[in-house]
Amino acid sequence: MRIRVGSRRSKLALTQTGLIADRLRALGHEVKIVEIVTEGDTNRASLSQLGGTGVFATAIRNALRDNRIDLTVHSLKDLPTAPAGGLTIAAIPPREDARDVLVARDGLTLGELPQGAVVGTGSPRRVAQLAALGLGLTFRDIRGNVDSRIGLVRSGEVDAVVLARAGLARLGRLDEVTEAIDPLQMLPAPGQGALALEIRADDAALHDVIQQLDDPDTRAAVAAERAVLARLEAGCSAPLGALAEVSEDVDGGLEISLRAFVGRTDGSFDLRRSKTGPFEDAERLGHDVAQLLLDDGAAEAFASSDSPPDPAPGGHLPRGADPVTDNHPPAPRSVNT
Ligand SMILES: NCc1[nH]cc(CCC(=O)O)c1CC(=O)O
Repeated sequence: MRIRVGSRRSKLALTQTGLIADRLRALGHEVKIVEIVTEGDTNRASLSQLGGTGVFATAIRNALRDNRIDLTVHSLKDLPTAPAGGLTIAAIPPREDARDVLVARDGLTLGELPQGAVVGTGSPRRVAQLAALGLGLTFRDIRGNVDSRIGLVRSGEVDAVVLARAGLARLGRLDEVTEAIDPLQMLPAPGQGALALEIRADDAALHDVIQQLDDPDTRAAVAAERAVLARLEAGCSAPLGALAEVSEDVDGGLEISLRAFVGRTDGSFDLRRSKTGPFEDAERLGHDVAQLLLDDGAAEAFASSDSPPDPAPGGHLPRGADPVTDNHPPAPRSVNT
């Protein structure tokens, strides 16, 4: 089959697309890669000003709908939880190691960074979890691709950056890592390390081909993680981490263990909850863990840090409600990085 695969132009996107293209060529298909420029690539403004999580996906999804391409390879963690009309995720291949890693000067680990050390990251999730560790770190909001973020450490602008291990692995840059951060200290973004292969929903022939690359364990794990995100995302911009792992239960069946974190970026509030459930009920497990977080005040993480905590019991904001008061600039919407 002839398959046109659309990719963003970034080195990471092209590398990820290339890995899938190689798999498809090995199965005997003819693959052409089509580069697509997205608003997120051309507009250097802060992602939060660009209006959210979908900036990278929208242009590519339009190319799919317009029949200019047949397939695209997303980083699942950058994909909004809302379904995309007319499209379907035909496969989620086996996930890379989902952890975040530290790239620090002089080979330092998190525990070795001195008080006041500057960690560069634009991710509220990473800031909130590092702040919760109480190491006296300070944070600088940085943007840019993997190369430029590592470059800030090399040039001495920051003492360290935190990146997804999966991206470095795919780019062949694991030698830069000074510590793989234990999920007990930092939970990754929902879907981190996983790819999502999206096609037109009516492309049955291509679905049969792509579906061969699907990994049911990864699909279930990320379904659980993204269900937490979907349940908590109702009008919020909470720094959220989630990690699900599939293992055998005592009867030789499969179960999923899910851990999740929400917190504030100033370290004034942090909360972790976890639960294990049957493999078949991944999404329910995600909703259950979200509810555990909400029951214990997760809404406090949704409010901006200098406004009073939401006093409502259970505090769940209605869908579409904006937790930001008039005195504050809009909170960043792109939180799941
Ligand atoms: N937010 C950007 C982004 N989207 C996916 C990855 C890494 C690859 C992956 O998680 O699968 C990265 C870089 C990073 O967070 O360090």
